[in-house]
Amino acid sequence: MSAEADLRELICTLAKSLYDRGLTGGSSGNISARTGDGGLLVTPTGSSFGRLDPARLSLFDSKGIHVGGDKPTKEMPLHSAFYETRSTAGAVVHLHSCHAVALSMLEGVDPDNFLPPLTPYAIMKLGKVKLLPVFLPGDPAMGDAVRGLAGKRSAVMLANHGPVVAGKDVEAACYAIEELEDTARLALLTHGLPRRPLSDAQINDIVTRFDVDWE
Ligand SMILES: O=C(CO)COP(=O)(O)O
Ligand SMILES: [Zn+2]
Repeated sequence: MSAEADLRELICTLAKSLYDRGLTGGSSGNISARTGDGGLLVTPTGSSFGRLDPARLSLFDSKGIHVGGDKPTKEMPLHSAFYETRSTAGAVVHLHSCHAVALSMLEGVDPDNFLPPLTPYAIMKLGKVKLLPVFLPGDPAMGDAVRGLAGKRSAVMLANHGPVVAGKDVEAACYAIEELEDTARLALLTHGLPRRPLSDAQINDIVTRFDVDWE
């Protein structure tokens, strides 16, 4: 199989795994991933992660022209903003994952650091997660908000909507967004309890040792 055919299969396999575990339901969520020649494979608008067809993924060439497959996700401006501002981005994943969305609705969440520092892995894989305001789905202003972060954040949380994470490839982006959802779940499970988060010294240790962008 060609590298592009492999990537098509991988996107659909990972999407189905996310769907089967309830990480995004119905026709919510979208994935994009760079092809070897600088193009982009993107999940079609209105498609369900549970039954994506590898042959129908939207294909863009390296100039950003739609050259094949179904109409792409309406969140293209959001995905494009990550590629434009983060040269290391090889894939972007967006979900409507329940616990992250619930956490985004709570008063008192820090918009600059959406997740409380509960586990080392969340810090290693996500850095600081920026909470963005409420936008209508498909609003190009989301792309402007991501551009405003100047490539400093790999993960953002769209308030009352869902997380968006860029990674070096589609597997890395999926693993990181799963970490975001799991951490939001832990935050909710421990909300209001006498919680013991990681200390500043522990966070600094993780940030230094694993070269995490923690601006
Ligand atoms: O998550 C979604 C909108 O935010 C799904 O939209 P698409 O079906 O256009 O990808
Ligand atoms: Zn969405």
